[in-house]
Amino acid sequence: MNTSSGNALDSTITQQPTADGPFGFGYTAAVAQYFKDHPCPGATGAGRVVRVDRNLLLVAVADGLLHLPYPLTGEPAVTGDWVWIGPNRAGDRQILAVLPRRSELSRKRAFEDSSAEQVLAANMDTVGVVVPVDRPLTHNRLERTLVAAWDSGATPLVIITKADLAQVADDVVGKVILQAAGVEVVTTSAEHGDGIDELLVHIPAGGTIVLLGPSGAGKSTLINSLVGREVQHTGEVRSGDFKGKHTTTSRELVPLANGTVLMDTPGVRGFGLFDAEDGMDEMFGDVEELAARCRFADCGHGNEPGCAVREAIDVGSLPERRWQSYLKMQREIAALARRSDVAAQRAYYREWHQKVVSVGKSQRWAEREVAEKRDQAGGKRRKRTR
Ligand SMILES: Nc1nc2c(ncn2[C@@H]2O[C@H](COP(=O)(O)OP(=O)(O)OP(=O)(O)O)[C@@H](O)[C@H]2O)c(=O)[nH]1
Ligand SMILES: [Zn+2]
Repeated sequence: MNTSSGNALDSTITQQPTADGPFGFGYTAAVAQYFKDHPCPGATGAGRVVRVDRNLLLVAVADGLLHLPYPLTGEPAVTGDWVWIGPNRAGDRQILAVLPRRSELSRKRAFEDSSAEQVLAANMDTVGVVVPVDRPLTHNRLERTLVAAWDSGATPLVIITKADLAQVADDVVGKVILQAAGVEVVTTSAEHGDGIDELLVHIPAGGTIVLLGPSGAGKSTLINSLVGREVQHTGEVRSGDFKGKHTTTSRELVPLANGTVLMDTPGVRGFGLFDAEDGMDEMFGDVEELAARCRFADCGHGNEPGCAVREAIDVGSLPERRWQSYLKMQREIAALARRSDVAAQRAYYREWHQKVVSVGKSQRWAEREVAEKRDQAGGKRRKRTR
């Protein structure tokens, strides 16, 4: 089943779960059902990975937080993962299995070799793309980030920050709405506390949101407003006095009063896309490097002489499928830039999203299932890299 559109995570927080689970951490009726759909022999309860520590996982369960070792088989768990909990031989609780992810943020997601992909966080419903008004919008960066956000399986939401800086705000807001191509846009000012409630309305009840944005965009400040206390040190604090303000910088899930779960995962916040010169570089840096080495600057990478891309494909150093992914991403972005009709964009995005969800995800899951079966059959234990 694939329900990564976010809305599918139904709002009802039932008090009669099929498996005991951590309610404050997004354990909704829909999630309970998801556990039911993915049964695990010997499991006695549901949990969610709140934080990844070096040797242990901090896992929220129905009756609190547990520090548990990594499960012995399968992929390493990441922040946001739903896990089955059950007793080990000694009767202590352990993680028995990680449920298939509904969404995930990962680096190198478009690479041919999916094992090279590093998953950073899982099961977010909303990807908040944070855009501050106090700096110019870089061409295409927002679109590219949105494409990546859609590709995660979650629903993007553009969050404009620092709207109190009025002299520049209107201009930027207008441009963002155009560039966001049908994705919902909320305008906030953490300074004045504006837009925070509206922001929460855009997240499905019990849903999980992760914020992505460039350094200084106001993510920490926004997080503090959402949580209602200091959980992050902000730029201001960092440059001055840390004392008393800096409480945590570790990656974790933070339950908010209204049932929303904030995924504050520092490694994810920049997500490469923003910090790189250009989002495309991060995902397809090697491809762009190759293309730059073609004899002709305007090489179409078809039959031109001296085409470095074709050569790489021919000798097998650039997998054909990866090249196709690159072309596809380019086409999507070009199409987005051309569209100006909001309704059309919305329809386009929905369709695209559906496509990504139904084809991409099920493929990845199918691959994962095959890998799991293989692991089980061979009784192999994959080595942990952390
Ligand atoms: N005027 C105004 N300034 C803001 C607002 N939100 C954040 N800022 C300022 O913007 C600066 C950067 O904010 P942060 O919250 O640290 O930004 P960040 O995105 O967490 O940055 P990194 O931690 O580097 O990723 C700080 O000086 C904040 O005080 C706002 O709503 N209005
Ligand atoms: Zn070429």
